[in-house]
Parts: sequence; C-alpha cells; structure tokens
Amino acid sequence: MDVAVDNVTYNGFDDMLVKNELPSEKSPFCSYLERINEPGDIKNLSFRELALLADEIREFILDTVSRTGGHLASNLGAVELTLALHYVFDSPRDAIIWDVGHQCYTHKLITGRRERFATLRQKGGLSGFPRPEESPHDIVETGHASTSISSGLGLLVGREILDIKGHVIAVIGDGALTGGLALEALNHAGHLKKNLIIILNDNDMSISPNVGAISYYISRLSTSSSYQGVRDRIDSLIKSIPHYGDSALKLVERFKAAVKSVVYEENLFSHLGFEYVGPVDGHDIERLVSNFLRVKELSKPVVVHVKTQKGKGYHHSESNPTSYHGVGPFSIETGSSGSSSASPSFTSAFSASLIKYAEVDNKITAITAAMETGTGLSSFKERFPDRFFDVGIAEQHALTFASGLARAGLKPVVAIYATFLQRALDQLIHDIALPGLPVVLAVDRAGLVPGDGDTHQGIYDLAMLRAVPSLSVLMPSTSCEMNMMLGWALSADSPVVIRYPKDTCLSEDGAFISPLEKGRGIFVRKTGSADRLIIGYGGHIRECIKAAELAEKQGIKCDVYSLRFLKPLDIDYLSAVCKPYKKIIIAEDIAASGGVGSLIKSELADTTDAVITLRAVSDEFPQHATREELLASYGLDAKSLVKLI
Ligand SMILES: Cc1ncc(C[n+]2csc(CCOP(=O)(O)OP(=O)(O)O)c2C)c(N)n1
Ligand SMILES: CC(=O)[C@@H](O)[C@H](O)COP(=O)(O)O
Ligand SMILES: [Mg+2]
Repeated sequence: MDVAVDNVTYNGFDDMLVKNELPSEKSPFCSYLERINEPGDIKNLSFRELALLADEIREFILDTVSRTGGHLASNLGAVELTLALHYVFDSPRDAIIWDVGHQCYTHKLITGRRERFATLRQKGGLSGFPRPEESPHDIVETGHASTSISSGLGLLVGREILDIKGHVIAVIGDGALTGGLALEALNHAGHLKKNLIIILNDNDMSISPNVGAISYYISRLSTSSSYQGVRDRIDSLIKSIPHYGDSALKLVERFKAAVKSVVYEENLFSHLGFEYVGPVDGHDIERLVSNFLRVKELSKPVVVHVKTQKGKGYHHSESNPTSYHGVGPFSIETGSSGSSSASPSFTSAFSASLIKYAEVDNKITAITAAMETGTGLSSFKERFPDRFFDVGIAEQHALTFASGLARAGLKPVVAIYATFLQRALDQLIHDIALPGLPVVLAVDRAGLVPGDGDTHQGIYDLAMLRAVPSLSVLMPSTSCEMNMMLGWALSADSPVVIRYPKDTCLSEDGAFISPLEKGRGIFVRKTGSADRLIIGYGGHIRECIKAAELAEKQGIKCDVYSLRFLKPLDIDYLSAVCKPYKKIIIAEDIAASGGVGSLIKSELADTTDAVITLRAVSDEFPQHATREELLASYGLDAKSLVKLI
C-alpha cells in the first residue's frame, strides 16, 4: 500500500512517524487523547479530529511499546479501524471481540486505560490482550487465534435467547481467518443467518507474510476495489424501481435478483450466506464509519473486508512488519533493541542443529503453523525452501500433515509453541502416536512464558504429553544437549518431543556432554559428600545449579540431577540415584499437577527414606511478568530454592 510521507515535526519523532495526509491542526496545548476517557468521548469528534486523534494514538503506542515491548505492528495498523468501530457501536452493549487480541491497544486507550498504559505487559500492569477483569469493554479474553467468530456467534445466539439487545462484532485478521476454528465458525454462522458482524482486518500479513489459498483468495478480492462502488450504484438503481401491487412486486424482486447475479461478482462469503462489504480502506475513518452504519441495519451475517497496513505510521514497522510484530524495548530512532546475549537462545540452538542435520539428510522437513520466525525456522526455509512448510495458523493440520509426510518416509519436524500445541492434542494421539509415526515435535516456549501472560503459558502441555503412549519427551539444558537430543529424535522410530523454554541455553559445561541413555538423566553438579539433591530439568536447571551454589556458600552441600527424559522415566535407575540422599527437592517449571514431580515423588516413596519436596507452578493461571519474576513468584528461582535446601 502506498503511504505518503511528510516532513512535519511531530513531538520529537519527526522523521520516524508517517502521518495522515492531513494538515496538522494539533495545538501543543490540546491533546485529543487526554480528553478520551470512555468511548462515548469520541462520538462528538469530527472526522478530521478523529484522524488527528489517530495520529496521537500512534505516537502514544509507539512511545509506550518502545519502553515496555509488545505487539507493535498489528496495533499501529488497527488505530482507525478501532476508532470507527467505537464511533459507530456502543461498547460494551455492542460487544467487540478481538481475535488473538494482540491489536487491542487503541481499544484499551479509549476505554479508560490510558493512564495505566505505561504498565503494559509489566508485572501487575495492563495485559497486552483483552481482559474482562480490566474493563467491561473487554468482552472475551483472547491470545490464541481464530476464536472470535465462534465466541461471537455463541454470544449473539445466547443474547437472543435471553432477549438481551446489542450487536456482536468479531474483528479477525487475515492470518487468523486461516485457522480451522474460524472456518468452522463461518460454516455455522452462514447457516444460522444471524446478524453477526465480522470485520476482516486484512493487512496481507500473519506474523510473516500470510500464506495459503484462502489468503491468496482474499488478496484477489482486495484488488476488485471497484466492487463496492458498483454494488452501491446498482443498489440505488434497483431501489428506484417503483412497486405496483403484489404480483408486480414479485416480478421486481426476481428482476432485482437477476440483475444482482449478473452484475455483482459473487464471492466465497456471499456464497456462504454473508453479506460481503468491501474492500474498505481501513485508514479512512469516514468510509469505515459509513460502512459500519450500513451493516448495523442488516439482518443477516456480514463480512466487512477492511484493508489495513500492518505497522502503519512508523518507518521501521512499515518496511518490516514481521520484525515489529512483537518486540522488546527498542530505540524509536534506530528501531533496534540493542540487546544480545552471550549464550544462544534455545530457539537458535534448535534452528542451528536442525540445519546441520538437514544438510546431510534430505528426508528432514520442517513445518510451522504461522510461527516461522518465532520458532527459528527462517534460516531453514532459506536454505531448504522445498522442505519447509508454513501451513498457516493450523496447528491441527500441521501435526496430521506431518503424519502424512512421515508415512511417506520423510522425517518431519514440527516446530510449535507449547501453548499452541494444546490445539492439536487429538492429532498427536490419533494421527501420530497411535500409528507410531516418527514425527519430531520441537516444542518452544515450554514452561513459564514472559510478557504475553496467562493465554501463552507453556505449562500445560506436559500433562497431556505424558499421557500419550509411545511418546518420548526430552528437555535439553545446553545447545550441545539440544543437538544430541535432536539427533536422537531424528533417528528414533517413534514420535519424540523436545521441549525448551523462552530462554538462553546454559553455557556449555562438561557435565552436560555425556551421551543420552533413554529414560535416564545425569548429574550436572556432584560434590561427593552431599546429602541433599535437587532434581530438575531443561533450562530451569540453571536455577537449580545456582541454588546449590548459594547453599554451598552457606556451608550446605547439594547435588543437582537433570532428568533429560521426562518420558519415559527409568524409575529404578532414578531410585538408585536418589538412594544416598536425605533430602530431595524436585523443581519444575510446569503446572504442578501436570509435571513429573508428583510421579517421581510417589515412586520414590517406597525406595527411599529421604524427605521429598516438590516445587512447581501452583494451580492457577500465571499472569504477565518477566520470566525471572514468574520463577520467583512460584518459588522456582535460585533464591527460593536455596531456602528449601
Ligand atoms: C492458535 C494460535 N497460533 C498462533 C498464534 C501466534 N500468532 C499471533 S498473531 C499471529 C498472526 C495473526 O495474523 P492476523 O490475524 O492477520 O493479525 P495481524 O498480526 O496481521 O494483525 C499469529 C500467528 C496464536 N496467537 N494462536
Ligand atoms: C500474539 C501471539 O500469539 C504471538 O505474537 C506471541 O506473542 C509471540 O510470542 P513470542 O514473542 O515469544 O514469539
Ligand atoms: Mg494480518
């Protein structure tokens, strides 16, 4: 999309901001945003004032996110769309449901949360996603994609049965629309014929460029920009035909239908029973408003196709929306975060190892469900484009597709976040584990996840993985272990899961290099005379080692054992390992009821007299905070663990 760049100085970010093509009327003494405390406050503004408000909001979001981190590009693209929705509809009586919810910052700013916005994604502060606990305007808590049409349709039908008035509007991106759940919901909504209002926010992007036949179809719809204009003219022409009596009316109706079918380009949405409106310029508030006013009066389901630009208004995010989809703190001027770490992240260790194996084995294929960059698969894609598959936001399909590849004789590796794997449990059991297919799952963001909050925690997958027969589940602590485990997984003849957190690898250390033995772990700290032992695993073993070191400074010796395998577990071997110890602490960065700690504790009860303490994430949904803060809140950081020692 072409965007005009002007040189107007704008509160210090002059050449950073790409502004609306309006003469700036903003006086230094007058901020529109400061006067908006609830959505009703925007209803008296003129379209020109709304456009200026949009500029202020962009500046505000950019400034805040540069300090807090967050989902920048999607939010910059949805400013005018959000203002137009709140201008036309009466939230919360009219329910606006945000798919994924990562584009809700403007909504938060104009629904009374401007003053707390600096706390975005910080511990105790505002969530980056809609949260009904924060505001009555946040109807549904979201974070995972493709849910808005289903939850909106349910809400609409439920309200109708209970005779509760109000419109329901589902705002869904072109990426989220590729999810199977959204397509199931469209199927049902078209059938029910209720006035669900679906706003398709089409920026031609998922996190990476959107992929797939549906995405291609939607882009083709966008190019028929004269479509809406032609429709409008035909509609008024038909309306002008006079009616003469009942039989004449029927004739006119048939004539109208015939004219429509000849002149209107029918499309997928209209065939499914939706009124299709669009494409509408998603940065033109006046056009958005006039279209929203129209669809408000309809009595059938409607899709309003809105074209927006992801990252709009900031040079860096406009030219590279993928990198600015989700960001940590960064410099507005340079666009760079400047942060780097000596140790590689688990994601990059996985990515590097996978490429090494794929170089010598052309059966290795990599699959992602719209998380190419986050899972570290971009370099694999560059290197082996024919062996890389981005299937869209389609976790279920990703796993069953992988099962097909494995059945054909390939070695598929599905890289997926722990939280999104929740979607694909049945595919894992029914399509992969049951037939015993050698698919490797690289499960990233496993354990406590910073920033995103309760919707994205990777602490539930292990409970389901442990229940699946024939599956092996491993967790590396270093990049060397990652490499070893991936090699082991790729040569296995059954499914293997390798889990790892959003964290850096532990630095390489001789303790971690001994070869893998199925079901068994290793000592990563052994003093020879300790009577205390910590059992841990994965990246979290760092805290266990630190705790043991702190204890030693206080004169208490403590060994540390890393399980490596969470399934299968060689319990006899582990019992022998534990025998010499009087006090054993099991620490795991996972929901307590889903971890391996409780199993180990009960198994060891018969073979050791040691006092065994289990520390894991208690039975609640962990909120947004840094990973360090989260570990500390659940007593899983070194300082808390040393107290147990
Ligand atoms: C089930 C699920 N899979 C993956 C994601 C990660 N994810 C978050 S936003 C996003 C892209 C969504 O694209 P779109 O809906 O078009 O919104 P945009 O970012 O373009 O505004 C993805 C893949 C998710 N939140 N939920
Ligand atoms: C909204 C969403 O689901 C993703 O954008 C997620 O926030 C990505 O997380 P990472 O930043 O850890 O890749
Ligand atoms: Mg999109």
